Amino acid sequence: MVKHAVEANFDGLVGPTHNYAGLSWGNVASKTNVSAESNPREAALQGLAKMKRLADRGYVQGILPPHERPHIPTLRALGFTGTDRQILERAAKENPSILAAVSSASTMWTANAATVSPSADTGDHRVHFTPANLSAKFHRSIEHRVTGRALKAIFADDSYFAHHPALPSVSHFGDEGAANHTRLCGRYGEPGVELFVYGQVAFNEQAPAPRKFPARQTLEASQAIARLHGLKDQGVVFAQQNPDAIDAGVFHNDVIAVGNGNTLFYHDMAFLDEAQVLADLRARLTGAELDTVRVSSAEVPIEDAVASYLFNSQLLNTADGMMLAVPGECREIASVSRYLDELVKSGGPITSVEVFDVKQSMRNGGGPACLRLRVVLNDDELSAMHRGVLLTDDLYERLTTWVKGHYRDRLSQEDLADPMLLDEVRKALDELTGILGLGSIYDFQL
Ligand SMILES: NCCC[C@H](NC(=O)CCC(=O)O)C(=O)O
Repeated sequence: MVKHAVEANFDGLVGPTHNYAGLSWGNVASKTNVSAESNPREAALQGLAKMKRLADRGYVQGILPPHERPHIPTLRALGFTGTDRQILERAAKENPSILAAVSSASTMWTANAATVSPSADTGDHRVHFTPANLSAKFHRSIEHRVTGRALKAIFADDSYFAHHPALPSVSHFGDEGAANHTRLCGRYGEPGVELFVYGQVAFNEQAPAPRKFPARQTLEASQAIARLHGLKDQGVVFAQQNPDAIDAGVFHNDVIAVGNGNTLFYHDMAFLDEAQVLADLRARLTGAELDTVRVSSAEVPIEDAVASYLFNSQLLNTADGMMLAVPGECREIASVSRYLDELVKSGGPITSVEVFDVKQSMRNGGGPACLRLRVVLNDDELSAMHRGVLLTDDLYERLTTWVKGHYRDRLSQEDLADPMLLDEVRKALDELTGILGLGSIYDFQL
């Protein structure tokens, strides 16, 4: 029997050290805005406003907490010694790039937190979670341990939820989580097809690969996750991303495609072999016909797709179709804005478009879709999870008050060495785990 299930979205709450350090080679926005002054308070409030609007529309909206940054244990592991204050001082003097890396608020992009397979797809009928090792970028490679702790605290009941450690943290198994993973299905509670998109084959140097920018996800990583989650061969498709797209700034598949239900919304440059991907999906999708919305390069050139983040949108079910939740930048780029007007008139599956302002995150290359991790949960699983992280009016009020009480409204690279910032962050996060009822998840709390 098919159980009733929903798609819950867990957004990363933006952390108090949100800043522009230019850490992500291959991510155009991150490089363009390097050293600009950030506004962590505004960033967190923009994220919360997005969550609130979606929660008000009836979507199940959860929160994943930010991590402790700057991360002193990482600096200690790299040989910086002394008190926390001395460590910050030494790192700032000897290698400010390392300090910037361990200070990034990059855990806000929870589409990279983990890959999640719903219980309808897995061998043991539990929801499976594998935190992404994010091994392509140092600042992101330090996320997975605490991410794993947070996921275990939220999805604790092991009769419903299974947690795997991140894959080995080497480039061969580079894994960027749900940003390269889309699930297509009939109803959410039915078995679906999990589409894993990879940038490179690690153990075959002859295979096509990008020339300019790094491919962050390997086929071998995607295959390992499918094995760990107990997915059936007929429920999985592996597809290579078009290397030219990666070289044009599409560092994750979710910058060029998004799927929901039976619908795949994608750009003609998304896949190396588009026809094969569609044929594979059609062959494996049961319970629904695949519906595709293909955007051609003539309608939206790839540069405009990257600049606007058109595809880094949330595609959500509504009463009469699907809504595309797009970043504000989509209305600032003529080709994209024109395309969206046509899209809703086209009679296709996407029937409405709504604009969300997440500019602070966008300036680091993170749109609405980057900010959320999708977890399909049936009614039993939804009751079994820790519900203190689900957004209610009350929690929204408490979190906005918390942000306003603890966050700075400007942050530059020099501020990262400020010992006061570290104290502010720890105080704020200690209070946050209390608000969310998560117990101790941070290193400084253990
Ligand atoms: N899914 C969106 C991820 C964006 C993220 N940006 C960053 O880490 C930029 C941080 C900085 O440059 O300060 C990344 O590239 O992984």
